[in-house]
Amino acid sequence: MTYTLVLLRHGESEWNAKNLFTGWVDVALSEKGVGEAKRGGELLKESGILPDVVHTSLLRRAMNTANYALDAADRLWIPVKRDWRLNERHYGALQGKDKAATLEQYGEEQFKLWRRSYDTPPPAIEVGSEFSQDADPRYAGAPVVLTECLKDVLERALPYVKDEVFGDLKSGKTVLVAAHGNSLRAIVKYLDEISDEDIAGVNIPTGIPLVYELDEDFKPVTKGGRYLDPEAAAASIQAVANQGKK
Ligand SMILES: O=C(O)[C@@H](CO)OP(=O)(O)O
Repeated sequence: MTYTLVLLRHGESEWNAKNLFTGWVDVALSEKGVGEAKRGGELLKESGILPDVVHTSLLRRAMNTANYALDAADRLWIPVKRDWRLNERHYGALQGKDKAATLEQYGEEQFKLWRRSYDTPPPAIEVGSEFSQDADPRYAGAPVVLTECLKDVLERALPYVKDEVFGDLKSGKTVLVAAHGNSLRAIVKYLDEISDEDIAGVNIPTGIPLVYELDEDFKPVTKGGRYLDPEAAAASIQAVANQGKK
């Protein structure tokens, strides 16, 4: 008896296309991203992996990706649960900044540290500034977040995954989690027991379902799970890794 968990990073967003640090800024999917989301749903349908419930962040790129994918899989009717704890990593003062310009200004080492280290957060964003979410009503009741490293993301996402996602899996449901590059990196780090060092080299492609079969202890039967389109996943992973480079 195994549980089926599907992780889906949103399709390309308008700010992915522009190469800007995004974090909690609530940008839309690009046209390409909508296509990726629909293709993700077709892949689910073709492989017969049909979610019974979907969990998303509070950001429209993830919510819309889930909707496009589920529509394509003819599962738009399933229950939806949304929580800020599945949000992208808050990118602090880097939100809204160009990745290539940041790399040039601060150099490769600092850029990599901010982007992929496990426990070094970027500088905090200024309260009340253009790309801060400190007064956004959707986060009322949640702690005010001004920056996060991946460790922070893991610490807020994991309790949600253990309670809500594993809870749904336990009741026999196939679960889809539609989220973000870095919140999914945190989940994958936990599932695959990836070290703090090695997680720096892990990137998640946009719009390609990653399927994990989990045993009764919620350990992956196959480490790393499997992408439903491995070739496209490999190409997209490389593209994500290269962001910032000209
Ligand atoms: O900008 C962001 O919020 C993330 C995801 O798009 O970027 P990165 O892959 O550089 O962490």
